Amino acid sequence: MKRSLLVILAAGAGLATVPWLGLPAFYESILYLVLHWIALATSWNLLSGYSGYFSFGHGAFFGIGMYTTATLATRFDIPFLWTLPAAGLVAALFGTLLGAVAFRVQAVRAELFSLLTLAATFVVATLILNTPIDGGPGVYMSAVPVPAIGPTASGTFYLLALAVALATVVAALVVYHSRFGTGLFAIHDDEDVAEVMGVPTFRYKLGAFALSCGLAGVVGGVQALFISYVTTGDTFTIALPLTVVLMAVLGGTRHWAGPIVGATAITLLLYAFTGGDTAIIGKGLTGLVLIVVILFMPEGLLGQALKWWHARRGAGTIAAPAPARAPALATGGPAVSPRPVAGAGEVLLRARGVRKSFKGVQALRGVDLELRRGEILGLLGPNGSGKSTFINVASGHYAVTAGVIEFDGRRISGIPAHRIAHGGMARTYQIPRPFAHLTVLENVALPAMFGAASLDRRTAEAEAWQWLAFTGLTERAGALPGELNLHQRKFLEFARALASRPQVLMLDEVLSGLTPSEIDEAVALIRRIRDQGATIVFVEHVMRAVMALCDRVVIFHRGEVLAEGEPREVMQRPAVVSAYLGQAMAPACAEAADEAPIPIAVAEPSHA
Ligand SMILES: Nc1ncnc2c1ncn2[C@@H]1O[C@H](COP(=O)(O)OP(=O)(O)OP(=O)(O)O)[C@@H](O)[C@H]1O
Repeated sequence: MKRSLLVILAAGAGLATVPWLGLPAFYESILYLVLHWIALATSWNLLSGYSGYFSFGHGAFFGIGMYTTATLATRFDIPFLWTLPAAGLVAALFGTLLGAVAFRVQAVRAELFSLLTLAATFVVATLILNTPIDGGPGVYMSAVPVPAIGPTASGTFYLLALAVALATVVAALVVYHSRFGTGLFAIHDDEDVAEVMGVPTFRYKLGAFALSCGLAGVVGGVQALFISYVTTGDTFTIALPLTVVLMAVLGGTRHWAGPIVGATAITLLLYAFTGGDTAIIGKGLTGLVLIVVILFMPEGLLGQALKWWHARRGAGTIAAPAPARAPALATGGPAVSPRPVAGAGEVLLRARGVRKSFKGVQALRGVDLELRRGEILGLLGPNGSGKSTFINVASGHYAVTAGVIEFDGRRISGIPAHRIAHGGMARTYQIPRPFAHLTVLENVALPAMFGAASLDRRTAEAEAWQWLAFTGLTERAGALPGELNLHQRKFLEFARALASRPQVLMLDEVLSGLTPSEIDEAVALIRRIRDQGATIVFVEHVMRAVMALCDRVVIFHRGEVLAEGEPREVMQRPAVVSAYLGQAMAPACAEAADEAPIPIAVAEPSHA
């Protein structure tokens, strides 16, 4: 990041000399436009590109900035430069209020968020038009003095645009490399999983939205004086957010510098064809370029260029730091000696009367259960009996309808999932849900940063390497999850859950879809995890693995706890045989209960 920052500052210092080069004002105006669009597109990208919440309301925040400056400078005679922070603040405040409502409603995502922000633009325009802020005729600013920053008025506007563009780009760079940015990119890929892994999604989205709106407001403030006549008709148009979106998409939304590339290309292209018939050619060419890029380079010009660059340098193969170059577990990985668990046997998680309904479907009907520190507790039951739902409510993925869940002596039902994760709870998903655009290494480092361990980025990456070695994924560190097979994706789920250093690890059908030898490997891994001191909730249908691993089992049936106790004894109870497995399955049940544990290549765990 330091190198990029230095390049930006050096470029800024060089560009700041332009007004003193004696160029015709015409060139300053073109450069003003380029910088204006760079600032707008980059500020939009801070929320929409990074987190995937596409806003079509950027015109509203830009317009609020324009009218704040216009009103303060013309009605209250406040010096123009002083109005700019106010323009940013008012726009940020409006964005925060809108975001506070929109981000609270889970359904307002994707296109609904876009529509909501677009609607907000028209509401703001109507309010401004029908109040004394504008009142109809618009606001003239020709009497407002232009501050003498540059040698000429056009030079001053150029310098102002440069300053705002630099501030915006630096903000985008800093966020991109920060914990905040990592959280936003995780939200982009899978917001629910990000929250469960400890990312405070509401706060992060709100922060990004406020920053994005505030910067757009300042751009609007500068633009108000530049055009010196502000009207709602010209300000609150659909053209502005559309142009901004297209610029960012053209350059690439997943990189801080993408909007710079897109804004520069489109502004210069349109400018090259101004006037008369050529304007139409310019617009047509821009459209054509966009179509080609969207079709053949969905990651944008910069995204594609970076992809080629990484491919040439050998993508997907990141060199692991020396200590993490451990062989895969399955092939005789690093020995982990069992750790005695402090407080083993005490109740770590307690559920009382937990209910969960989904619009009439009663998935949980008053579940009571206890999880003891250091044990592997199996949750069993037929399909649809509520096992995954229990994991979902315990991890905060869903809110309980009624009842109480306590974890480590604290009530966790009703608190946001990211706070539960901070408390030391981690889970896997039945169908792996990795962050699709993050590498395997980044996927594992993220929960180390945001989960119970709460490590800084560098330490989190070092930790991630260790868990990759532990799960045998070291060689795939630089790959994207889409390049992994099912077995590797399941182990990636393990590695992610472990990287947060949880007290409780909830494994939801991690063995489904694996071959018998992969199951043996996974069972060995789970034993090693428990030997490291974790307490495990194990939802599984593979009976021999349940028998090999679980200290106790709880049988779910139609959303209720039917039985609990020592695995072999519980599996032979008539009520379990008939209600859970069904008569047809009874022999299989008894057989499973009698079956010897599958051979495991590591030491037997110390039972709590
Ligand atoms: N998001 C949801 N919306 C509606 N119904 C749901 C939802 N999640 C679960 N259910 C319902 O709740 C019940 C319990 O489902 P759950 O997934 O918890 O069962 P399960 O025991 O984990 O089953 P399986 O072993 O097949 O994974 C089912 O009837 C299911 O259809």
